[in-house]
Amino acid sequence: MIRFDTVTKVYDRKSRPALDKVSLEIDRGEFAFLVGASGSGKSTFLRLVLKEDRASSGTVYVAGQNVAHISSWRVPKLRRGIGVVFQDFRLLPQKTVFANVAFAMQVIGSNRSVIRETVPEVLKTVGLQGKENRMPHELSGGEQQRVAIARAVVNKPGILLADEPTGNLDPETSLGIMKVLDKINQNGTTVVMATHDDDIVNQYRKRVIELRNGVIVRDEAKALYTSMIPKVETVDATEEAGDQK
Ligand SMILES: Nc1ncnc2c1ncn2[C@@H]1O[C@H](COP(=O)(O)OP(=O)(O)OP(=O)(O)O)[C@@H](O)[C@H]1O
Repeated sequence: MIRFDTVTKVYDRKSRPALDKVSLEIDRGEFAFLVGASGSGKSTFLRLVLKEDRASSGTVYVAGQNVAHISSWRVPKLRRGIGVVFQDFRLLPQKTVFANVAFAMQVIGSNRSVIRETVPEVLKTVGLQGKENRMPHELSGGEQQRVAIARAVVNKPGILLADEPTGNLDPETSLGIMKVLDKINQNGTTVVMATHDDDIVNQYRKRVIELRNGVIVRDEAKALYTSMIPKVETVDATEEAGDQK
């Protein structure tokens, strides 16, 4: 579903690459956590999947397509197949819950009867039935994030990218959001979630891809937030990353 083949991203030639020869594959239907310290390259990875930025070298494939070969007028179609959720929700403040979700369908030209039928279904999936007419400011942070998730998945994308979706929420609310993301994944959507939330990663034991200075230093199934593999103290981070590849 997502494949990176020796992908390097350099923003500024004077500093080290944000991603450095990253190769990985995330299959259809998988759930992967992307972890790593601030600045390790997680958001850059997600931006390259969305073709919001270009790889400096290497190839990014999404749903079998080399994104470099997608012309600018076809980029909206690529993005329609990818839902995105952010840490700060990004709802439209003047629109109701229903209208926020419906808007995502209106922009792709869905007809009114389909929208009227689909929006309540997706709001039910995220646990917001009965809150259709609330405004975003009348919701808790966790509820606002549920609206953002509903909006991200209402057009049934094959991929959902979540960039620290629980970053602004308390542990219990975060767990509720993770349950929703897990349910969406079980319905068949491939989910990639960049996170610093060690409790959630440790509780769910899914694939963990760890970035350090733009290099994948760990890619483990059913893993914990922190590697169980002991570090060799005398080796520096860059060499160690090379050794593990
Ligand atoms: N638009 C940009 N221009 C220049 N450098 C950038 C840009 N975006 C990111 N970088 C740099 O690329 C590196 C990776 O950043 P990135 O945002 O991908 O990290 P991250 O793992 O998502 O961090 P965080 O957890 O803080 O969101 C950092 O060194 C950052 O300063």
